Formats: sequence, structure tokens, C-alpha cells
Amino acid sequence: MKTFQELELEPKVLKAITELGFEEATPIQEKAIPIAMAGRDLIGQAQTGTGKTAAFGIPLINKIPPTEDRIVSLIMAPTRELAIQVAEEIGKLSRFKGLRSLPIYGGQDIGKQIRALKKRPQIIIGTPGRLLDHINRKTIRLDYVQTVILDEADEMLDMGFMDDITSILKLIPEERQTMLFSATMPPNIQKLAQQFLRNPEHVSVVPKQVSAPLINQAYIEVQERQKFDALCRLVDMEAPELAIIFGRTKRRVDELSEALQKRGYSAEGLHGDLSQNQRDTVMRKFRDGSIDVLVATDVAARGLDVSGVTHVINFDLPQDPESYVHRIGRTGRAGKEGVAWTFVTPREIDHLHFIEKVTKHRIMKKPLPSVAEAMEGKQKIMAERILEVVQSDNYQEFKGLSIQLLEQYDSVHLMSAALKLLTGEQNEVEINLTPEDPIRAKKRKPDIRGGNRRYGSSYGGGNRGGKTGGGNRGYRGDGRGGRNERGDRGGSRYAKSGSSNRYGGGDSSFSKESNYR
Ligand SMILES: Nc1ncnc2c1ncn2[C@@H]1O[C@H](COP(=O)(O)OP(=O)(O)OP(=O)(O)O)[C@@H](O)[C@H]1O
Ligand SMILES: [Mg+2]
Repeated sequence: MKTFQELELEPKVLKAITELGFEEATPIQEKAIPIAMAGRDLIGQAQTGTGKTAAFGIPLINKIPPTEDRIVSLIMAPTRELAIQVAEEIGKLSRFKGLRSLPIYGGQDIGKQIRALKKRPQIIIGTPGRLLDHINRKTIRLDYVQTVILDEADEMLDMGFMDDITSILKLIPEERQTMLFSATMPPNIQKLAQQFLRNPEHVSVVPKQVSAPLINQAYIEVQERQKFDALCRLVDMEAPELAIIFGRTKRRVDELSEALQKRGYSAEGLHGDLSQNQRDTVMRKFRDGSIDVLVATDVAARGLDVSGVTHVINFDLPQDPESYVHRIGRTGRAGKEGVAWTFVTPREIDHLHFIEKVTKHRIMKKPLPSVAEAMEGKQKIMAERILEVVQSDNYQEFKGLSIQLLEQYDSVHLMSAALKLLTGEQNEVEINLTPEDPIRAKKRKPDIRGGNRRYGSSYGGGNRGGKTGGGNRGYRGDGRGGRNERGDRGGSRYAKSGSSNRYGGGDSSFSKESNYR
């Protein structure tokens, strides 16, 4: 592997990289950075958590002169959280160069964004809908843009952003560099690339396995109604530092986070119906460790990078293998290890096998943790916390009483009683979650056409359209309509939500958005 010194970067950029603690370039960075620095267009694919942001961020920052005072680069990302996160990483990488970058996303006060734009950022990181708003208001001009980056391009198209992206790209001078990052290469992405990229170099780091190798994957077979108790036991036994628990619907996430709180866990929910402020607050708390558990819909499955996420738990099996890979990819990032657990109801076992087949990875079956294992885990945590306090030496005011008690009682008895009180017995709180329907296995044959997919033989490509299914499940969209829930277009979500197409099979991307994110 190459060090960053070998990549001929400006000293100021190199310094920022060093400060971030990056020692070697990751494989995608090693391949993509020289091509990007040569000014070529590029299509990039690599596993979750392998540094794709810096792969486009570093060459971008390297090329912008600090004296520039126009918008010369535009990065598009599917969600607000991602726009913010990418902006932060770009901010860190450009610290010593003194470049200005700005995230632009729906749900935030547009006036505030307009004021921030007056500071003349060179780099804009935005979600397509809100970007277009600014373009129409002429508060963002794209006339001088020289570099465009599409991050998580397939997800943006799945969310119905095709038209917005196309309109935006048409406004950017043709004389530019375009880089597209995507987990999969379905036909609509290929079409987009054909239309807007010029002789792109394909850079992919496609390993035998789809998911990052450092994620230990297991599943537990449980009945739907046993899931919550199973979750509590699992969390007790595993004692995660930070965990993300994925639920299928927004209602599920609300119910689950509330239930966890009732049982004494420090958990909060994240989904698309929360206000931008609420979403930011939850993410901030999770990043700074003031909550340990983030309960989320697939809105958090893509791209989010929170260091220290030790566990991902799929409380509900994801709809498709791609989503599984992205969800579990929230752990085991940047060379760290992670653990992914998945709950599977008996009727969903076939679907799990389908995921295994597509991801070419065996998911180990594990038994439901026993009450004793859960208890052991809890006690271990409590003991660790007590020892931390002992080390801090900050408990003088309890010493007098302790001495008194120890004169009268046996130390083991006293300590056990104190532990019992501390560990608590929250499990008596009765919890009732609304049951979710099981995910059904896909009735489709493995598709072996074409070799351009990330996931190998049976996945991706032309299958996408087939996922729509019937009824109100409608998980996959057709790429039309259904403006994203992230509120990139002010209140359009609400305007639509009462209308009959909410659950209709036709505009399924919308029902996906409205229920599942
Ligand atoms: N060369 C490097 N050495 C060490 N850490 C790195 C390096 N490059 C990036 N990182 C860190 O790795 C983490 C994951 O990076 P990033 O979010 O860019 O991954 P990604 O490939 O975009 O993942 P996803 O597919 O989930 O979006 C980040 O915290 C980032 O700071
Ligand atoms: Mg990413």
C-alpha cells in the first residue's frame, strides 16, 4: 500500500491527512487519487467504510487554489446527514489550505444558507432537491464549477432524484471533471454515466466478499413477538460501546426507541419524519456518545460514518441484500472490527439465505442469549464502571458510610446488594410492539447477465425494477416522482401524504419513502 507522501500532494493537504491520523492510503484511495489528480473522469466502487470520501475529497482539495472565490466544485449526496458528514470531512481535509465548504440540504432555514453562501465557499455539498431550489433562486450559480462529485449515486436515483440530478448536471459547464461513486451499477447509473461523464476510468475495489471483512456476522432465529426481549438480552450480553439498531418502518423505530428507553437503555430514534433539528440532535448525541444506541430506519444505512460503532443489529431483516450490506457496513470501518446481528423470523429464513447467497458470505446461526448470559454481560459492565470510579478516586463522601456498613456486614454481601441495585431489574416493564409482516423471499432466478455488478452473479443490475412487488410494500421505486422525505422540497412530502398514491403500487418510491425511512 502507498503512503500519502507518495501521492505528490500539496504539503498543506498532506499535513491535514496526517493530523487526521491516516497513515496509508486505502486501496480505493490509492487507485482513485492519481486518476483524479490527472483530471480524468472516474467511476468508483468499493466496500463500505474504506474511505471513499477522502478518495474524492483529497484530490479535490488539492486542486482548488485558496484564492478562488467562486463555487468551483459541487458534491451531491442523497441525505442530509451525509451532506453534513461529507462537509465535515472536507472541512478537516482542507483545514490548512483554508478552503471554504458548505453543506446545503433541505429542512434547514434557506435564509441561513443564503447568508452562508455570501461567504463565498468554493465547495458545496448538497442534496439535489435543495440545491435545485438555490439554483432556481439564483443563490447558487454553477457557471464556474470545474469538479462534480456524485456520492452514493445509486441511492440518489433510488430516491427519485434522477430528474433533479440531470437538471443540475446540465447547468454545469461541460469542461469539467466528474466523479461518480456508487455501490452498484444498475442500468440507470450506467446511462447517467454515459450521458454525463467523459471517457471515465472505472476504479473498483471489488473483493470476493461484498461486505467489509472485519464484520463478524451472525443471526438469531426468533418469533416476531419475542424480538424485543431477545434484543434486550443481546444488548445486555454484548454490551456494545455504540450500536445501531435497524427497524423496518418509522413506526417501528419510534416504538422501539421508546421501549428501549423504558427499559433503561440510552437510545434514540432516527427517521425521516423527524424535523431537521431533531435529526441533528440525535446524530450529535450519538456521535459524542451521550446515547449508546441509535435506532434507525434505512435512512442511516448509507454512508454514515460514526467512529466507535461496535454493533449493528438488524431488528428487522432488511428488504434486500444491498441494504443488508450497507446497514452492517456502519460498523467495521477504517480497519476496525465490528459485529452484526440479525433477527430472522422462521418465515424469513429463505430470505436470509438469499442475502447470504448474494453477498457470498455465510451468516452464522447463534442461539438466543440466555437470561444468565444477559445478566453476566450486565454485571461485567457494572463492574467495569465501578472500577473506573475506583480509579478516578472521586468518591470521598461515601467512605464514611462504607466504613460503618463494613463494620456491621460482610463485604461480599454488601457489594452484591449494591450491584443488584445498580444493575437494576428493568425487565418487568411490559412492552408491546406492533408486529411487522415478515419479509418474503424473492421469487426470482439468479440473474447471470452481464459482469458489471459489484455483487456478483445474482444481484443488482436489471433486477431492480422487479423489487417493487405489489400492494403497499412497494419498497423500490421506479425512479420517478416521490420527492424524497428529507424535505428537500419544503413541504411537498406533506402535500402528498394524504393523497391516494401514498400506498399505491404505482408510485412506489413514494410509499417506500413514507413508510420505510
Ligand atoms: N487512509 C485512511 N486511513 C485511516 N482511516 C481512513 C482513511 N481514509 C478514510 N479513513 C476513515 O475511514 C472512515 C470511513 O470512511 P468513509 O466514510 O469515507 O467510507 P466510505 O467508503 O465512504 O463508506 P460507505 O460506503 O459506508 O459510505 C472515516 O472515518 C474516515 O475518516
Ligand atoms: Mg461514503
